[in-house]
Amino acid sequence: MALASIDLYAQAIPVQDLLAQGITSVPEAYIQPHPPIYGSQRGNSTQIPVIDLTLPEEEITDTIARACKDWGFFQVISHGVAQEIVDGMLQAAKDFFDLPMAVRMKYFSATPVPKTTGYSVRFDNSSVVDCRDFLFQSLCYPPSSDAVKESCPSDPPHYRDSSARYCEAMHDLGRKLLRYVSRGLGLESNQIEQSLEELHHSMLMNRYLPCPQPELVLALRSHTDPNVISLLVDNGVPGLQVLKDGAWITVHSLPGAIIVNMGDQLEIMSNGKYKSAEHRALANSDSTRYSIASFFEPPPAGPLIAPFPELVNPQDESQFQAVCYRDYLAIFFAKQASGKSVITQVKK
Ligand SMILES: O=C(O)CCC(=O)C(=O)O
Ligand SMILES: [Fe+2]
Repeated sequence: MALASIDLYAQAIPVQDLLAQGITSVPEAYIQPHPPIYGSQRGNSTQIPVIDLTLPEEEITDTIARACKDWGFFQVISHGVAQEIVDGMLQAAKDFFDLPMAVRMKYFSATPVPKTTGYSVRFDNSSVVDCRDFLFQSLCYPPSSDAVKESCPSDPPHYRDSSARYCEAMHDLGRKLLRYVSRGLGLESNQIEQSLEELHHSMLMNRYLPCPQPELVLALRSHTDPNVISLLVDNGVPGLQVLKDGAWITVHSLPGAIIVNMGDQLEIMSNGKYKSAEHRALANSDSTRYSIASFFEPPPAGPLIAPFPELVNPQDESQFQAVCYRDYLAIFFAKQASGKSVITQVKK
């Protein structure tokens, strides 16, 4: 039975508490029309590439370029972000989700466009709800600015400090990776960042509670990220899957590694040389999974994003229409994004 979207909000919020109390079957609103364990699955031997950021720069540039072409996903090690900073952010996220529902609901946000800071269970009106709740921080950089401070919830009290330290470190890493990606495309190191005019940075904390019937639901449905690149950490509980050559690969990241994936804006800017990879998260019945995604993106009202002229030539004609990020996000949130459905809207 199709439920009105407002009912889904009303249902899904208390269901998060029911999950926390250990219900034995999932409500209908979460049940996927097709079992999520579909398509071929590869064993654990196939893994996203691992890139050591202490290797010589040329080697890093080449390995990242290959990973971007082959996977759209990779993981970085020896990345310079202290584990203590990552653990502090994961703890702050956990402490937020452990707050009583009434406190979390002080931060409830039902309108993702334009992206607003807030707590919710869903980001659009899709007819099936993902089995997660999330806290979105719309502005992360520079952490000392009033706008960023206002973007942080004031509960738990240590959230703001943990977020400031984490976002500072992830911002440096995100910029560094963009320089490698830029060079790998044959562009100047700073060309991607310069073309954005200002590098916007937001963050999404996901909580996936144990689910009594994980085979019927998705923790997070298949999508591509709309932004330029994303950096992801989790609490070590597996769940993330990447679609590669038609098969879902479960990501087993190395301890302390940070996962990196290409978003739709990079696919557009690279004129399709790099693809934004489809990914999703599976639920499980045993352990709570937390993940934190840092999104690097154009400023919403920023420049038009289009393929770099250097990457367009008679053999590689421009594949995409120029688009402003705010308009792109409007499509993302309106279209019940799934798989690669959003980027196809701006294909020529
Ligand atoms: O939880 C995960 O591993 C994936 C999260 C994700 O894809 C997202 O927040 O966009
Ligand atoms: Fe994602």
